[in-house]
Amino acid sequence: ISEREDILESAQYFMGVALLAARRSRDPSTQVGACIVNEEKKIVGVGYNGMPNGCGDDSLPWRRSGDNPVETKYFYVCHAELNAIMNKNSADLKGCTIYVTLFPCNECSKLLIQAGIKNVIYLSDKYHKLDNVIASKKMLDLTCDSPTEPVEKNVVR
Ligand SMILES: O=c1[nH]c(=O)n([C@H]2C[C@H](O)[C@@H](COP(=O)(O)O)O2)cc1CO
Ligand SMILES: [Zn+2]
Repeated sequence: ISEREDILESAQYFMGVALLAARRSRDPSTQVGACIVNEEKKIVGVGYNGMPNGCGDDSLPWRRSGDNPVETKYFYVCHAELNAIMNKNSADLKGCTIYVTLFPCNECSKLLIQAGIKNVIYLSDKYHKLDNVIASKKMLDLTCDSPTEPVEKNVVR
């Protein structure tokens, strides 16, 4: 019997879990998933963007824009990274790697850094021109073990 040659690589597996989590998001425009992996390559937290617990799926707006910012989603939605950290099933996240389907914003990067996460692997970087993402990269460059890197897009399905 020959050895299987098409086993899923670990990065593809963990990003695959992040992509599956993203599919749970009710955000009509951007669904984000995050998967935190420890140094033993065990999954220790998964999350996706959604409204805070108990707020009810239809009680808060999912709109992106409007005259009144209180009527848009941005004040309310919990980012995927926040949820993945809060869902952690290990004592701490020191030295962990996070796989995220969208490059983390500055607020999430602060959370990741303070939690001890040392590597960020992402899929989309569609907001790279925004100031908050530029600031986010500055912080991650200072704190991560290896440069934040995109996963090979063509291998994730
Ligand atoms: O780091 C992030 N993590 C995350 O979960 N999100 C979520 C918040 C919103 O629900 C959605 C972004 O929405 P929009 O693309 O419509 O602006 O993605 C957004 C960012 C920003 O990069
Ligand atoms: Zn964020």
